[in-house]
Amino acid sequence: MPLNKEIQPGDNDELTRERLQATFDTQQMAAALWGSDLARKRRELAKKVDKLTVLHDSKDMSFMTREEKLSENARKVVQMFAHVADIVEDPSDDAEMFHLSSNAIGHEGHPFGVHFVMFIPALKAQADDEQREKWLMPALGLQLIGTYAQTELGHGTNLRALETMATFDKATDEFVIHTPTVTALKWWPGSLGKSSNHAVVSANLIIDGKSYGHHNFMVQIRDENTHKPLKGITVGDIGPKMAYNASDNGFLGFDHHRIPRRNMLMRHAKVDKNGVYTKPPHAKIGYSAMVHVRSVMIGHQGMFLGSASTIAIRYSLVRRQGEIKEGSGEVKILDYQTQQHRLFPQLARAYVFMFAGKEVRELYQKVLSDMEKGETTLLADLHALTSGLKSVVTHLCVAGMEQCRMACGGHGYSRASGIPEIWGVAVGGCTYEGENMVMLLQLARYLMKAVKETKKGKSLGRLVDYLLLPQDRHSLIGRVPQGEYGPHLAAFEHIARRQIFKVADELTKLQDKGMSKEIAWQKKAVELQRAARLHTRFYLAACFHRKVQSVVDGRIREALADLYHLHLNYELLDMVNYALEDAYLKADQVDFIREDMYRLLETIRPNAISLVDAFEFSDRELRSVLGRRDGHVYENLYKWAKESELNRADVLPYFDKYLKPMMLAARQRSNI
Ligand SMILES: CC(C)(COP(=O)(O)OP(=O)(O)OC[C@H]1O[C@@H](n2cnc3c(N)ncnc32)[C@H](O)[C@@H]1OP(=O)(O)O)[C@@H](O)C(=O)NCCC(=O)NCCSC(=O)CCCCCCCCCCCCCCC(=O)O
Ligand SMILES: Cc1cc2nc3c(=O)[nH]c(=O)nc-3n(C[C@H](O)[C@H](O)[C@H](O)COP(=O)(O)OP(=O)(O)OC[C@H]3O[C@@H](n4cnc5c(N)ncnc54)[C@H](O)[C@@H]3O)c2cc1C
Repeated sequence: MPLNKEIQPGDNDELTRERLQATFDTQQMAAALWGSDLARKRRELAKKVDKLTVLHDSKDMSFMTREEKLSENARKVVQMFAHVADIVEDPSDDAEMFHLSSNAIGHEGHPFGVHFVMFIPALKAQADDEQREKWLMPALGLQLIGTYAQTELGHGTNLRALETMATFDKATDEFVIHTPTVTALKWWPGSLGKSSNHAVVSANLIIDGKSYGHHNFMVQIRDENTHKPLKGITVGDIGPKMAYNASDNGFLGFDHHRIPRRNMLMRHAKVDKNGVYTKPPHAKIGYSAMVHVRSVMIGHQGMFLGSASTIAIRYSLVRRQGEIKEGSGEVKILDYQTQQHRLFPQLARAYVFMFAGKEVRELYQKVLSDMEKGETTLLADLHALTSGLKSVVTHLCVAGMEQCRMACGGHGYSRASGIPEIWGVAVGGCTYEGENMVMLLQLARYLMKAVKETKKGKSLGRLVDYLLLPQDRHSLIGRVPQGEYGPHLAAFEHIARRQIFKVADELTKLQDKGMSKEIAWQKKAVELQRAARLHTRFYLAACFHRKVQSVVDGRIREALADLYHLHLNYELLDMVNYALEDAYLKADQVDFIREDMYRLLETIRPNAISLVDAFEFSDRELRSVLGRRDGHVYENLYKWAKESELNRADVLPYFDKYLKPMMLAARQRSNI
């Protein structure tokens, strides 16, 4: 069977020649990335969206105002739901729906942005059966639009300091929702400003003057017909952001707004009509919607980095600049070693983030079904894993996307490249769903507990089993036959374990000297977040290893293994100081890693375009002139620029108003 190499009539010849060099079938690689069923569904879905012009952008969003963007994406999302049954096989499949949304709507946000990603997951996990009937069904049926209103103007991280109050009024069997101060205004919830009519609101539960901490409440905020805010509710948009500007992130205040008692989400924690409170089976079960988003973010961020890598690598095969050998003609910029070193490690990261995203979703589904039965044992493990992954993956994605942007030179800075918008959305991920540093410290808490267990000869969980293993003094990198990468993975494990034990010992020493646990933690916070990062980077490398091992097809496994080995080398060099500190690695071994990395850049080079083609991002989804599949970049850049609103007339009014009078006056002065 011939290998599928994604060649189409009308393609730029340069790209066709590149594609013909591939050593593997791109559709099979797509199956390894997405799973064969989803890869097929994605392909079919993209073709259907291509045919449905109502789902197409009416013009490039870069040339729109915020209000036009909101309106455009509201139009498309409505059309998307109207045609959903003809396009997707299973509308309850989040991955298929995300792909549809990426194709039709893009990543700038839309009125249902938080509805599906948080509002519905919060209802699924926290509403009891009767409440599900009342809100989940209408929410799934698009009879209402919901958001998740937790963060306040004054507090986002420290949830215990949230100020919004939900005071139980026994006499009327109601809660009184109130915003006591300006800092208590809800601030940031997506699609709240102008679109949503319902919100899951986090507020302090107060019964007979006693506070029980924050809980989630269903609050209708706008009239379902007029869409006007209900009495006692103030709501609006918080203004433009770095990106994601088709989303109306909003503010929300309550003036003694009353809701029925049964609007508190009561699957786990409960309040009866006499004001008797029942505790949930796990104190943090109400945080499940956050854990859900953290778990989906990993794969999404991988896709964002995959998109940026696709754009930069395709463009680097079209762009020629300078000569390597004088007189032999200008080369494709991807032929420069520096360009390969800039881009291929980002491509490898995109792959592993997508693999990790899949693993973590499987764990989330398991925890969710356990929670349904009141079983919460794995919740802490999941929280620790997602906290670390969310932070490391968003951070590396953003750094990687910036490399992709710079690798496109000047054109990367243009919105025509498509990178600025996806970068802007991805960088939001460093902040939303828990600020990265804060979440790393959550994982560090778990790791410190794991050390305590390890010292008793036990493991806190599967993810930290490696802490029980003895430390090797020296690495075997470069001391085993060429092509064996076991020692590389062992090096990740070594530096994570060493940093975890080192900081645990330092904490103990400070406490032994009489310092409180909290102050000792502060003194070692930077080292603690380092331990969390190293643990997560080991998890990612091990996940890549598991994936390569699981691939059956030899050609796919070989191409994936090249990326995996590059990942091991590149990431180890990025963290090499940790391995040098205890002389685990020697200078010659570092040189060995570098040389092997350069070798791998050359090995990967002929497969580069097919490795990005394998993501199977459609042109519609990429929204990038530079990353076009057919490679016809220059003529389309010119076409795109002509669409700029500034080109609507040769002379714009500001010239006559300001510049012309100034220049005339200057000329007159010089004539005097
Ligand atoms: C965790 C906190 C930092 C601290 O919480 P507490 O103060 O309650 O902690 P304590 O000190 O009391 O207890 C610590 C203890 O609890 C354990 N813990 C904490 N959390 C959990 C948990 N979730 N599960 C289990 N256990 C938990 C912890 O391990 C400790 O245990 P030990 O004591 O045993 O050590 C908390 O304050 C916190 O989480 N803060 C962060 C707040 C946050 O994350 N807010 C999120 C707000 S919502 C939001 O940001 C939404 C963003 C959505 C944006 C969507 C954009 C989408 C972009 C496009 C991509 C997707 C596309 C989607 C579809 C489409 O649009 O098409
Ligand atoms: C695009 C976007 C969409 C959002 N969507 C929603 C939404 O739909 N619903 C919603 O409720 N919220 C939403 N948010 C809010 C978001 O969840 C919060 O902004 C986020 O959790 C961070 O909280 P913060 O803003 O209070 O940051 P802060 O906590 O004020 O962070 C500022 C700095 O303080 C540091 N810091 C804070 N606490 C600690 C600590 N304990 N230890 C060490 N350092 C600390 C942080 O590391 C950071 O450097 C959104 C935010 C963005 C950007």
